Amino acid sequence: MAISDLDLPTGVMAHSLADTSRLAEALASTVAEALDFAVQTEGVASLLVSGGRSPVPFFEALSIRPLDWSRVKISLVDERWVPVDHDDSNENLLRRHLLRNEAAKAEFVSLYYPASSLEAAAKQAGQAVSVLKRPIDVLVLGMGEDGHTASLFPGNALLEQALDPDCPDLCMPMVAPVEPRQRISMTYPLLASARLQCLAIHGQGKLKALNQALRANPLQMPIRAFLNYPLEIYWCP
Ligand SMILES: O=C(O)[C@H](O)[C@@H](O)[C@H](O)[C@H](O)COP(=O)(O)O
Repeated sequence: MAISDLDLPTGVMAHSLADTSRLAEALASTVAEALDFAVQTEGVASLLVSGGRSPVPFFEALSIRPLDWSRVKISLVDERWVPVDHDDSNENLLRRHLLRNEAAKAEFVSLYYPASSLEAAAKQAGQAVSVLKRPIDVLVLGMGEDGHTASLFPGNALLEQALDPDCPDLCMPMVAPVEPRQRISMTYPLLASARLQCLAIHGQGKLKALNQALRANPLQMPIRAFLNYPLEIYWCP
């Protein structure tokens, strides 16, 4: 299957790249250009990125792009509720691969707070991310083969609330089907406010999942909620 076989909604753009490093470079160029434009025209910019494992080459490519990073605030679409020095921490991943080189000058807004409960930590994260310039300038989503994006997992008790376009919370507590299970996710209205929305996915498995998601509803496959204009999909085998 190729990405051109998908029946994408009008206005959704698809970029098919030959391999992981070309995808990383192409996505880094698009993201850096959009951040630079926001900085030039509005003085500040906001960037939301995904964790997981696949974004590492993209983070490294983006970290060396020259722009006025001191005017950019970066946060995560979701976080695993583990201390920042934990191997599964998305913040840890970002500190090692994105918040360095040129991008070391950016301000990072953490989603991790060691509160008494996941709910209390999500509240603190919601307050913290309210400093981000809105609408968000650039969003980079990932996707799991079950159709989750950020930590919006199918079957979660709070999923319907988190996907509600009128959800008043910027962040919500979520439970993942895999360890670490306790997560904090940004909610749909904050994510979907982004002017530039990108989805970066690798491999046939994710392409098949994306194809399924086009026929599913967002509660079954939450990525469905984002498969609309202005999404740009970056895929490589
Ligand atoms: O914290 C996380 O796990 C993520 O932010 C998550 O939504 C991720 O984007 C997908 O699970 C895909 O992960 P990969 O791109 O590494 O497969």
